[in-house]
Amino acid sequence: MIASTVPSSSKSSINLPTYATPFKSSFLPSSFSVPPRFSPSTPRFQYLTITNVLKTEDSPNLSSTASNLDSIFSNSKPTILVSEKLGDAGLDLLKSFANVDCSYNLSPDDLCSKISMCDALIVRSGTKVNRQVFEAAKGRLKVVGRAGVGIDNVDLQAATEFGCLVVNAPTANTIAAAEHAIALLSAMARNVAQADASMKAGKWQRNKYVGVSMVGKTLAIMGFGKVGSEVARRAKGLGMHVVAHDPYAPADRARAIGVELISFDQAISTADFISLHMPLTPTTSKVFNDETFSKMKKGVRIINVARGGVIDEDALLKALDSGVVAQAALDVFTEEPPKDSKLVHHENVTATPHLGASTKEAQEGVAVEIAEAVVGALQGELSATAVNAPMVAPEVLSELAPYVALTEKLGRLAVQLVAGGSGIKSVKVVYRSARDPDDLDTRLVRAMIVKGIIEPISDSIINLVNADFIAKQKGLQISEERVFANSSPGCPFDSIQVQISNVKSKFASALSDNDEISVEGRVKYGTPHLTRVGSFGVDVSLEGNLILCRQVDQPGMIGMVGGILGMNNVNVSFMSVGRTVRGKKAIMAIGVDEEPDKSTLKKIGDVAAVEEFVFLGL
Ligand SMILES: NC(=O)c1ccc[n+]([C@@H]2O[C@H](COP(=O)([O-])OP(=O)(O)OC[C@H]3O[C@@H](n4cnc5c(N)ncnc54)[C@H](O)[C@@H]3O)[C@@H](O)[C@H]2O)c1
Ligand SMILES: O=C(O)[C@H](O)COP(=O)(O)O
Repeated sequence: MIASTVPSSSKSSINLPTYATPFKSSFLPSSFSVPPRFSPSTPRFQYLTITNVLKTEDSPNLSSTASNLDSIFSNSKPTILVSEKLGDAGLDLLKSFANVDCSYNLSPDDLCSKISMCDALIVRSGTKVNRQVFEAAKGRLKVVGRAGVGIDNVDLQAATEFGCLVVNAPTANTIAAAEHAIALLSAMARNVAQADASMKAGKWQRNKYVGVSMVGKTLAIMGFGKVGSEVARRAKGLGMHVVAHDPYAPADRARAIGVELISFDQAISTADFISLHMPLTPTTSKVFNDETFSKMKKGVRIINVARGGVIDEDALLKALDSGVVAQAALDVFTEEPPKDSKLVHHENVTATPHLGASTKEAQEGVAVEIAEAVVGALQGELSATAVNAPMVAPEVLSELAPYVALTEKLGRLAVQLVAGGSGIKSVKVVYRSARDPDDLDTRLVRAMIVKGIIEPISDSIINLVNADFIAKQKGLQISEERVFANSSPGCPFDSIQVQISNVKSKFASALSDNDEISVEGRVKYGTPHLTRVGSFGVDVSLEGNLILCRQVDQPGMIGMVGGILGMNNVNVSFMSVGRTVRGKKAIMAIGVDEEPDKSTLKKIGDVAAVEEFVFLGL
């Protein structure tokens, strides 16, 4: 067994090929590059949307809603709402692909009323993208792009439930944030802001603003990720002794920078300076509180360039008043902008208005990084910076393309074979493959099977983002089994079989010996083929529609049924006959371009040797 309802193969890292592209971000590490967004050769999958995202004006939700955006942008491009200031290079990239509406400082109500006209939304930390926004989007919003790292202002659970991809720009502002932390550290240690304010007030207070030195002091980095590591490098250059706490950071990375990873309590109790660089999560919320301040060295200095919410601000105020914390330098606040904050006005606090990412270079980099990710996602690519969907490398996508089509069709076929009234509870997918299980990424094809099964019988729109969630919500258990096939490992799958158990079938011949509805397919010459129905082998290309017909195995059946279809203007695209024993039962799988009308289907049913038949739309 591979897995049940959870990804069977999760790639911990992806290895994207290098492409020459005018939009390649120079802010990415040199070993990391992004695929071209506009090259016709880039594999495109509508993994994200089932309906064509570009034909937004066809959406029934929209036709009845007269909107400003739709009347302004009455063309077939997607619409992207940018709700906070974004760098020009990113905006230019977006505008070359989409209608771009830059509306800054929207109220929550205004955001909700605009959002149903938008395919993508790009935000920074100032826009709250909560459940109401996804509800108001009425299914049109496909991507939320966070132009920065922290995604604590986006309700990821709601995004996933609504099938909306969330992408961020995790690399372009790292240096800016680290530099700001160092700027705050030095400014705080030497009272730069306070002394400057005093001089501007006409004073010359040399004795009042005696600072503390940094060299030889211990700096504890709390959260040793991208920003934390860069702060560590710079602090070591200042001659500081740097320790770090991060439950998930690899020790070898810390060692390479000359930083010791230690426990939370050890870090906060030994440090002279503490710099915060962990994300805001339920675990880190208010992790700096009365109890933790009481464990700190008296006179400690704190820098927060991460998120305001990791500190209990009332507790920090008390610690500053009591002198446990000598000084704090804060770039981020629980509420932004902070209202009547005693902290901001405290004489031992240096405050900046969330400026960590605000350098020209970082903002241009972030804008390009997020624009590339959003445009790519709207074009159906899987993003390397997806926050709520598995990352799939372009080369993996490329080879999975025909299997994506195959599995959606197998799912659609299988569900149409279920007799009305049967509740589908469990689906098993059997992959025959010559590949090592670790080289078999089934997340995308599994999502397409869920889509094929659920979409025809519900109003859910399924994509890679929400497939597992919706399957679970509908009580559908998807299990996966991998069977070794003695075939070429060059192809990811030899065959894929979809089995639905504990249901009745409207076409009894689709039941396997184990009484499950069973359909199997393969990719042949790049196109999906149906190769088995129940225990009957067939071979028919999965395009158009399909008639499955079981008859007595006798001469003339193909001509007879084909004749009925031809006489009634139904074009047969493929036909295949499979039987178990000569002269007993056989099934015909007939591909048809048009849907036969009822009287034509009745004529097929009236053929004496035909025992059962079913029409299936693909
Ligand atoms: N002020 C700004 O403008 C600004 C700019 C950039 C980043 N940030 C914020 O800084 C934070 C870090 O950004 P990053 O790019 O380094 O992210 P990152 O994901 O690279 O690093 C975060 C690190 O925190 C660690 N972590 C998670 N939980 C922890 C815990 N309980 N205790 C200690 N460590 C924990 C993670 O393992 C990870 O290594 C984010 O919250 C981000 O939003 C702020
Ligand atoms: O998480 C981040 O990337 C920073 O906090 C930057 O936020 P901003 O985009 O609002 O400046």
